[in-house]
Amino acid sequence: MAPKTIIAPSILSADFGNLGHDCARTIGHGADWLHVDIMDGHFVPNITFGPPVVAKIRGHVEKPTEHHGRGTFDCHMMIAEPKKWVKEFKKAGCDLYCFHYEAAFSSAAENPEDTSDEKTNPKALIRYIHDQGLLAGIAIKPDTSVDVLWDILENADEKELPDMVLIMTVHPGFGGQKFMASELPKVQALREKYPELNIEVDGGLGPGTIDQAADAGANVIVAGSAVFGANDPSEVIALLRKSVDDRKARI
Ligand SMILES: O=C(CO)[C@H](O)[C@H](O)COP(=O)(O)O
Repeated sequence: MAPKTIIAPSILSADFGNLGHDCARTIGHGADWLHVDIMDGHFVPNITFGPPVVAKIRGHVEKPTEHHGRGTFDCHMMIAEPKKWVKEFKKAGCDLYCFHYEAAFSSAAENPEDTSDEKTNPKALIRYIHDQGLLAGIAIKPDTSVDVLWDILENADEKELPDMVLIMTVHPGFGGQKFMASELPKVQALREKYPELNIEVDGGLGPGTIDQAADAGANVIVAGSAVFGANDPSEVIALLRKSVDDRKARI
């Protein structure tokens, strides 16, 4: 069965002075999840916010009653040492912890006293995230080949299997960038092999680009500036959803 369509506005484009209310309003406009961009100024050249801010937003948005349900906090961890922050973000109200493959592999140099397997082995990190009671996602940047994901998806036991894969369609760090259609063959390849996998796309998505992403097979759509910058966010959310639903109906 094709996975459900999920629209996840990126709160990077929300009003940071009014974040809680802006997030609650976006769920009211029909969004399924909130895509929460965590940047450390190290893995990416930008800084956003950490667990205390996520906890404050959580106070404005009801916790989902089911896995992947409305109000899921989809935390996109653009940070150099993903293992270190799992427990803190769980406490803050994160539901899905999506780390970057590139960070998991390069984090050996960070915090050398931690020699645990899950610090540098993506599969062990997914298991660790699941053990903390969170959904787990794995993201790849535009410069990373989709081939790195096959081993993770193919030879994993239940605890090591990600709940979602995120294909970045911009270089991570900033909202409002141009959509990179060059990344869509990765989505296509994943969808062909895994009809039920949650495949998220992030960066430059909006009314002008959604059909390409939907045709490639993405079902979790992140859109920041297109939603938060719209006069009528509910109209944009509905349009994004319709594009993905229409594509599912065609296959
Ligand atoms: O992860 C991100 C940047 O690193 C953002 O989620 C993404 O770019 C969304 O913004 P927009 O829809 O405006 O492109």
